[in-house]
Amino acid sequence: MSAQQHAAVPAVSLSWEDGAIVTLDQRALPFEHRRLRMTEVDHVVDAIATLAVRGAPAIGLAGALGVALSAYAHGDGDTLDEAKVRADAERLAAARPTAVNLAWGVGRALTRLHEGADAVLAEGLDMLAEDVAVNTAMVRRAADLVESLAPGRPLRLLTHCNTGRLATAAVGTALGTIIELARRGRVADVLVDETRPLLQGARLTAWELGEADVPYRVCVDSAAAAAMSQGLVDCVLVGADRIAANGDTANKVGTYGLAVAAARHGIPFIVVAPASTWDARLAHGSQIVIEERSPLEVVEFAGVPTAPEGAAAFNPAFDVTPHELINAVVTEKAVFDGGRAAQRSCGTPAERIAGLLEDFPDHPAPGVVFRDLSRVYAEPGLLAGLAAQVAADFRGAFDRVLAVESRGFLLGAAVAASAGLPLTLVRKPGKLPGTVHCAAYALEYGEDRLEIRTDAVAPGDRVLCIDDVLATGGTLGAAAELAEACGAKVAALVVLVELTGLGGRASLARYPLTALCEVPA
Ligand SMILES: CSC[C@@H](O)[C@@H](O)C(=O)COP(=O)(O)O
Repeated sequence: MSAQQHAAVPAVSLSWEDGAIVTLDQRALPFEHRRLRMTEVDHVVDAIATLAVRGAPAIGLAGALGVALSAYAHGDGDTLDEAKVRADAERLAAARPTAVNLAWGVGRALTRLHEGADAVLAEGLDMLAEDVAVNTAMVRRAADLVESLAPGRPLRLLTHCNTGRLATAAVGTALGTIIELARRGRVADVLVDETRPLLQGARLTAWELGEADVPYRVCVDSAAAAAMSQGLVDCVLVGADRIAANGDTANKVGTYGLAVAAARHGIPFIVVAPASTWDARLAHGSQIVIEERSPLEVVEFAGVPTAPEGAAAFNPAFDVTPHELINAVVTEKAVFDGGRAAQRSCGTPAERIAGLLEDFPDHPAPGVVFRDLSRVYAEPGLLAGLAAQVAADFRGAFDRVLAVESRGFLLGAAVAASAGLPLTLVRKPGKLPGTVHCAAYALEYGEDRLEIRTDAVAPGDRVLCIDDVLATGGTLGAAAELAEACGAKVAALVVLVELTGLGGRASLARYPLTALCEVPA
């Protein structure tokens, strides 16, 4: 490993240059800009273990590029000693146990090992580029959420550890969000927990905020609860090292205490982390391995003793915040509810729906992705809230709800109940008694028909046609046609989810259309 003082600060935290991984040594910041050039796997393992490279996404990327170093070291262009690379990969993945991103990055690089060293490197470089894109999307989403929670006034934010560009390829996660909010002119003050014992907050976060020209104050970790009790904090934003399937979140030690204090004072507590930080194999946070680091980090500071000689120390590097203390976890893909009671109002309705949607590829036919809404319906109060919103938005503009079988019945019935207006069911063929109008339409996977009783709608009624998902527009178009066949007027079409890019909205352009949530098809 070679060091050079006061080199230019790279815009991207990690890069591959002439067969070496190059980064800024985070141990030396902010006082020295020391460039670190790693040419061997041992360098990478040491850099990760000693926190020269640190932050969950950054160590995942360094791990992946470390596998590339190993692949070049154990290959001669034509052949490659896979066993040796895999042994190196194990050492890399074990350098720090808590952040799942490390094993994830190493594992992903290994998936290209059979193609040779160049392919492993290409995968690592792809991951670097992806991390920048992922973080950019994530911080926008998180900043939108924070703005929606505290609209209209400059915010006082609090953060812990360092979750900025240094901890990722670029942009950062929670700190990236703070910087994005500042860019939007929404930040009055940032309280930066110094983050004992290694001071990632005081050294690194303060440095990044200074670089970005964002106003901040460093505080000792134990001042955070006092700041909350004095009304100095509008929102707490932190990153994550591993998130269990239930949302329990491991992050730098001290995060749990912040979450307890935030809950005590009703302050939103938001985790910002890429989807790669979720570890769906773990049901809950108690299964996360917490790294214990040297007692010397606690009983000494910069080599100077701060406790009696021989004092024992407890030095867990991370703690686990139970999901019920978290309002929301924001990834590049969605906003997930944490579990805190107050979180029911967390996120816009569209964000809440998007966060609860589940994709099932090849259902009900190969090539079709089924968007399952079960979790939207299962979320207590959500459907009722959405229905109330629709009823209010169209108050006075409709006389009746027309709900389309089958999942359109759910929102449709709820809107009719909320508005106190009649409900008419548009059904699949053969279900309705009496005389019916019938309309055929094309599906993504075949053809179908819908029916309505000829006497179900009074001529001249203004109807709100409601369904769950808008894809190509066939179903809703048929429902509207049926309403018109009865002599009714279509006041508007309403769906829970619009899959954009399938032409549905354009095919229904003659009707007003409201989608409560839009997601790409
Ligand atoms: C985007 S970084 C997220 C986390 O990795 C960060 O909050 C953290 O806890 C880092 O711990 P560290 O020990 O400094 O690597």
